[in-house]
Amino acid sequence: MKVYFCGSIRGGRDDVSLYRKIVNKLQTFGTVLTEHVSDEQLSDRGEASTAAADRQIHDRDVDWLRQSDVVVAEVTQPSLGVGYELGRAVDMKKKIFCLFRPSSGRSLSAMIRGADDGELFVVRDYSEDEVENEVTQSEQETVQVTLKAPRLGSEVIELSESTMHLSSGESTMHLSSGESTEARRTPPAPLLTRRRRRRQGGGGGEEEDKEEGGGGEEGEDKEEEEAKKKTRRKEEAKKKTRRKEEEEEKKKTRRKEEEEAKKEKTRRRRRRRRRQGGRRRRRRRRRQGGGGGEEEDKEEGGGGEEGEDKEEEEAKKKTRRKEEEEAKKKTRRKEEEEAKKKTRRKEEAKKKTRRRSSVVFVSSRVLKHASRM
Ligand SMILES: O=c1[nH]c(=O)n([C@H]2C[C@H](O)[C@@H](COP(=O)(O)O)O2)cc1CO
Repeated sequence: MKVYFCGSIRGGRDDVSLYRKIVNKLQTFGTVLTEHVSDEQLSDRGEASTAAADRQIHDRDVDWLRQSDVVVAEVTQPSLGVGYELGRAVDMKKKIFCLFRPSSGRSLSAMIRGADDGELFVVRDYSEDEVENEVTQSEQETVQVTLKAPRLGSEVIELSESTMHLSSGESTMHLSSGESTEARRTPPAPLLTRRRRRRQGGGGGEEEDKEEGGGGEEGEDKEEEEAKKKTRRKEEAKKKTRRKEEEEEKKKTRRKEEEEAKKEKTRRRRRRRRRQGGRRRRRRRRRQGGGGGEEEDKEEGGGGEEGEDKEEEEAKKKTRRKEEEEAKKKTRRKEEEEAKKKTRRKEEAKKKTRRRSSVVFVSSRVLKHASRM
């Protein structure tokens, strides 16, 4: 079975992924001559750009068209080339099946929709989901999805020997019933579905096992193991990150505690130094002039931080008291000196007055004596 698939190239490559799916499907029925149309690497420049190359493309494609048993065209993306191919295919009296997606918002050319005769030329409106479903269902249950093409004509185009066929009698076009190439690429789901079918009593047996690549249940077990390993790895990775975070937090708290301890140590050292300085001073004083005696010894013997603080306070009080006493003494001395000075001044003043009165007395005596003479 040779299938000629038409899809837009220079008209735009927006639907290329969809072409891929359709071609994958068609390849399960036979040979797709124009597989390159669904090549996602092929850009809207086409296979070549020179005029000579274009001629070669044209001639090759027309030749393939002649060879083909059926023409399937995805006609949603407008394309001059696809239009031309369909026109030539009509002329060659080929079986043509056109697929159009109304969800695209486009309106299919009247020259295509209007060509639908229900026999050789069939236009089918479809949604992308149908192709998707086709793929996913084939992956899950390998169930056929039929794209109904009513009034397909009397000639039956066999696309394969199984249930898949373009059928006129049933007015249906079965695009799939076996697994797609896409499904083959992703083995896990089909493997499961085949097994399920086997359990349910579906045939296939040895053939299916061969298709699976001889893996069967072993393959399935391996997959399950792989999945379990993956989840284990993920969980382990999560645990590791959690552990790291916890360790980081612990380190932070440790660092803080250590810093606090260091600060506390430095505070204690300073206190000790202050105390030691105070003791030395006291001892010096004692040596110099005695005193302090028992009290100071008691202070020195006081233990603990509270004791230390009290000692400091006591020492401060003492120094204050001493300073006050000193100040008082000074003021007293000054006052006494002042008082002494005052008394001295008074006494001097008295002496002076005494001297004057005696002079006056003496002078009056002299005057008296003189008057007598
Ligand atoms: O490089 C090419 N190769 C090729 O096979 N074709 C054929 C196949 C496509 O179904 C159709 C696309 O036409 P167009 O490029 O006008 O969209 O023409 C078209 C081109 C480029 O026009």
